[in-house]
Amino acid sequence: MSRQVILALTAGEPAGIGPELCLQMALEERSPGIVVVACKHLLQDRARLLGLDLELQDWNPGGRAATAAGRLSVMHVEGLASTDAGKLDPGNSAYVLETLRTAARGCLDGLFDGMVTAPVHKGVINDAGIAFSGHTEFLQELCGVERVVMMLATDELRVALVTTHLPLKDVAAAITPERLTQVIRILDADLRKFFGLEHPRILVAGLNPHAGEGGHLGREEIDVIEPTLDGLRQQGIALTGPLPADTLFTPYWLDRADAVLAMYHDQGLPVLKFQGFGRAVNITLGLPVVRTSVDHGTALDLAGTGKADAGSLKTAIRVGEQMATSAKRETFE
Ligand SMILES: NC(=O)c1ccc[n+]([C@@H]2O[C@H](COP(=O)([O-])OP(=O)(O)OC[C@H]3O[C@@H](n4cnc5c(N)ncnc54)[C@H](O)[C@@H]3O)[C@@H](O)[C@H]2O)c1
Ligand SMILES: N[C@H](C(=O)O)[C@H](O)COP(=O)(O)O
Repeated sequence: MSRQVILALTAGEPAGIGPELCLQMALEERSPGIVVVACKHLLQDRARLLGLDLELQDWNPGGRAATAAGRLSVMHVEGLASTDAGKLDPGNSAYVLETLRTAARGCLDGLFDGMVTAPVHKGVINDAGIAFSGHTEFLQELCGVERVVMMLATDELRVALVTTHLPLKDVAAAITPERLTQVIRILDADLRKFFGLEHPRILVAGLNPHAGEGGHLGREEIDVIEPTLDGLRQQGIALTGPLPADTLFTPYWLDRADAVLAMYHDQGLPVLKFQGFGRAVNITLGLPVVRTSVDHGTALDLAGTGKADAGSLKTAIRVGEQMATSAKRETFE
């Protein structure tokens, strides 16, 4: 019998909706084993607040994780300062990052087959004096890899990003031939590895309006993007572009592609979230571990109300299980 797929699920910002979304996962039977990596007192408090009758079981590393309705396996993490829903506390930030380290190390050590993350609050972590721009960059550093790629996906659309969490004024300088080459190679390789695409077709957006209008509205397309794409095409990667970003997201182009590569966060993600907010997954490609996440933030306004929708977390778990299974298959082939 093949070993159970076990995903670590970090509960994210304690004041946000992450803890209650994790608890919601216990309400139904599920196929992968889920181990919530969080403070168990936080989960108990939130379950009490919402009137959820659940059995939280301490997980034995190496053992099976609960999959039955009504039960949830928990790996306790110490250090939580406060458990108030909706009220950020910088004193919780070190604990939040410890949950991420615990889950990622558990993946690297083979205890977990992948990790799924509930949302963290980037601002409060920085308010605690800890530089943090997102899970993506944090896990890249923790795993010691030079480049990773953020990709958000629904069943109909995949959007990957060349740059992630940086101020808009710094974007153009960050789009170098080296970065673009690394990002496209990772995207192409992981679309093959995890999504069964034999020859992924990637649409690449330009950076400037109208993809630079022949150099009259910016030269990044001519100086950086086109030559880089030409070099990668010669290596067999199926790339179309640079295309004007405003008309790239239309059925004509999307019907001819497996993924879109946007140059920056708010060029690609508003389109993806308009199309599928609440049922999309955020995937970090290029890591030595499987990592998926929700498409939304901490929603402090909803925390503790039980009204948060768990659709995106369910997608993140489903895709995480699928990716972990593909990764295992590749290891044994
Ligand atoms: N994966 C992550 O860790 C992640 C992702 C996005 C944003 N964030 C962080 O979250 C914080 C808050 O960000 P924001 O306010 O821009 O976005 P947000 O997603 O928290 O909230 C935007 C709106 O969507 C609603 N919403 C969000 N999730 C919902 C859900 N599951 N069900 C129903 N409604 C939901 C909120 O109530 C709010 O009205 C920021 O610090 C941001 O960096 C984290
Ligand atoms: N860029 C993501 C989004 O808008 O959904 C979000 O900030 C989460 O990023 P990390 O996975 O790097 O925390």
